[in-house]
Amino acid sequence: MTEQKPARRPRPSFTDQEALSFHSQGKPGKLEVVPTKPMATQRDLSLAYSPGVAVPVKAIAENPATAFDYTTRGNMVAVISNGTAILGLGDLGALASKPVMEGKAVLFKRFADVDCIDLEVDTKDADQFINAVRYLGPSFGGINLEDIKAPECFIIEQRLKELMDIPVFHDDQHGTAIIAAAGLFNALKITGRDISSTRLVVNGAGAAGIACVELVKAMGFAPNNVILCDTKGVVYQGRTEGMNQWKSAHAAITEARSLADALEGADVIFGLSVKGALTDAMVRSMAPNPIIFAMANPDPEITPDDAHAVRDDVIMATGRSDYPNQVNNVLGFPFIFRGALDVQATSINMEMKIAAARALADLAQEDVPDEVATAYQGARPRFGREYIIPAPFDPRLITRIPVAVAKAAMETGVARRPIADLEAYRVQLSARRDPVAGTLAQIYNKVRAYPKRIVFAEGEEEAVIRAAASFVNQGLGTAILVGREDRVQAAAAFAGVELREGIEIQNARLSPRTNAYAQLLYDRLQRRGYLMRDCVRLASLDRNHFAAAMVALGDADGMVTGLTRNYSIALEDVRRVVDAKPGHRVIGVSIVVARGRTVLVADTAIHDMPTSEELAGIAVEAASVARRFGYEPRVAMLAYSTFGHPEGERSERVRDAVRILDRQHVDFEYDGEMAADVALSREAMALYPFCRLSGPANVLIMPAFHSASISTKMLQELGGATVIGPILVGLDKPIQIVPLAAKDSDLVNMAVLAAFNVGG
Ligand SMILES: NC(=O)C1=CN([C@@H]2O[C@H](COP(=O)(O)OP(=O)(O)OC[C@H]3O[C@@H](n4cnc5c(N)ncnc54)[C@H](OP(=O)(O)O)[C@@H]3O)[C@@H](O)[C@H]2O)C=CC1
Ligand SMILES: CC(=O)C(=O)O
Ligand SMILES: [Mg+2]
Repeated sequence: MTEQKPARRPRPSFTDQEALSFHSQGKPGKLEVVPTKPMATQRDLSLAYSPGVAVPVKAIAENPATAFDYTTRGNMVAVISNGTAILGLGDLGALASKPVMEGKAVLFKRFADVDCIDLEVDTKDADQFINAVRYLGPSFGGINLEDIKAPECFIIEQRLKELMDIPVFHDDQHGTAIIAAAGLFNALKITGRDISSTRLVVNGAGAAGIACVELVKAMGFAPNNVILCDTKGVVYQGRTEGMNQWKSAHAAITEARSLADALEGADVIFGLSVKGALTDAMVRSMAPNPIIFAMANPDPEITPDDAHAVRDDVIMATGRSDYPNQVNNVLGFPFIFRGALDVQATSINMEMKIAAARALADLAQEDVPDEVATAYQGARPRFGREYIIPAPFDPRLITRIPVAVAKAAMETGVARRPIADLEAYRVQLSARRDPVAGTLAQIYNKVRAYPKRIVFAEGEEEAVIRAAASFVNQGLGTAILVGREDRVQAAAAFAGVELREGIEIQNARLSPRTNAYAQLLYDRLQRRGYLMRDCVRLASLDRNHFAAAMVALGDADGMVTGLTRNYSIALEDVRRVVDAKPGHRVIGVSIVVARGRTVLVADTAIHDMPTSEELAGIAVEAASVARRFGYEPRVAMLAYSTFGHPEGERSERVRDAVRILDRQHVDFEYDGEMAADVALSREAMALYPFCRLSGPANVLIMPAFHSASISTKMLQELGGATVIGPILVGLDKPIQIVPLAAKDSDLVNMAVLAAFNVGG
């Protein structure tokens, strides 16, 4: 396989069309409500609603604290906006802010398992907004105000804090300040600066700018060393134009009047204003080793490329994920609220904010252990100029920040339910991580660091073309579309996709390599009844044979197909060209993610009625895939029976498979036969104290293909599980086959898994 040079700064990107499709595909928007209790029987309904519901009603009326026990309140946050300062896009109104607020709600869930809904309040009037929110306290454990412009945001937050007994936290203010302060501390350390003598300029005297100034002063910056600027220039003592009381509180005694004046010789600039506000000349005029945090979203005050072009001693951070040092409040809000909710805090105070900032700063200074190294774009980051702040996908964030926040809440007396054992709390927190999302993100990052050439066999299909464009736009490598040029171009035009650099078209009929591919096929198939002319036909007319031959002969690193042809037929095509890896068995593994748990299920693709030997082989392959995904395998050999009861022929085969694994002395945990509930439930497993699994299984080996296929499809359709796969494992070349109804995002996932060679 060709190993290309690692890309230094991968830039995942996307087209406007991709962004719109992402939001409109399936159910429009990004979240839905899922019940946590069964609603199946009359009894369930009687308990969930009238009359049973009256019992917790009375309990809460008697003791309001029990609302945390009987309702969603304790884990529920509202993200509330009026859309007056949406990112750096300005006042576009409450409705237009909804995609951002929904996005924030799902990030709460994704990163810290906080349930969250978005509320868009359609008023610019501070009093009306306050009145709309102040009565919502009973519904939520916390309120995250978002994208509300200054100065109204200060009035709104202050007043709601006074009126409500739960944390009210304007994230653009404090979230930004916490992350920026953490990054700043580390940048000061790297450049050997003393906090008390460092000169900071903050451009943007709005929500984020003012909060940053307040936090850094609370953490030790000298008030005279901090200059605030806005659209009118420096906020100096005596200025009258465009002022308000929050700016006045930080008005500096200075001769500087413009941002350019203020930046001369300054050590640090925080940009919290708009795209392009910093010029080359300003950057040039700063002190040696200047620290530039250009945090305007979606486009920074100056790009890192431009700043580095001006001088090479800059330490640079932006709000974007496609450059090093992302100062984005997603590093904070999920984890800060997690800690605050877990102690039922009445507020998020300055001590909790400082604790979060320090925990973040400390984390970046630590060595990155192996299990998290891959989260960092394939290269292990080391504390320094390009790594002053952890990345949002760092799996350590969930165990560090909430603990620091909860501890500070307890120390400052705002915790209604203190946590006695913080170490046990830390362990509980790690279970809240969605492991497969993190794992997939890591795989994407790895592939980005070593981009690959992936051939998409069905290159004339619109979904495939969209997937190929997305693959290229995300910096994952080169996409080769197999098809007739005019058809591919017409389908691309119809799909609104630009066939940009990085997408190649290969017409099997015209390719100069088709003869080599035909010869490969002939060498392999001549004793299976194929004449040379059959092989020429296969290579030049059949996209799967052509694409698989490209991979077999090293013209591509991996292949994806399956959208237009049944799985088993596509697999037959591929198997004419590629064998199993020597000593391996080809199987299908599906990743099932449901209710925060991830299990691998096998064999979901190949063996119809596996023999005992085949079942044992499937277990070995699946366990190695689990390790490749970063899990220590606990393999359950499933049947309808558990440890011999009830007896039956199929269960006997599974028992034999366990004996075979015993004889092979494999290096992973396995046991069986057992029923699925015993494999997955700690309580059910406890009935069999001799069971050799140390905990619930994370790899399920199904007794036959039908049970594997039926159960994963039922989980997907009835259980709301996310199922990725089947992923083909054990082939000598990385080739993946998607199901017939696959979407473009499934194709991209499979292309990435092929590029990562997950089955190798
Ligand atoms: N990276 C991150 O995590 C975050 C980034 N941000 C970014 O910070 C920026 C500000 O957000 P927020 O504070 O919520 O917005 P606000 O509307 O509350 O404040 C905007 C501030 O920027 C000032 N400003 C606008 N244009 C300029 C300019 N050309 N030069 C100097 N100052 C200017 C305004 O000045 P005036 O007072 O004179 O009108 C105002 O003080 C946005 O780009 C936002 O995306 C915000 C939160 C988090
Ligand atoms: C990130 C964010 O909250 C903002 O740019 O407004
Ligand atoms: Mg915001």
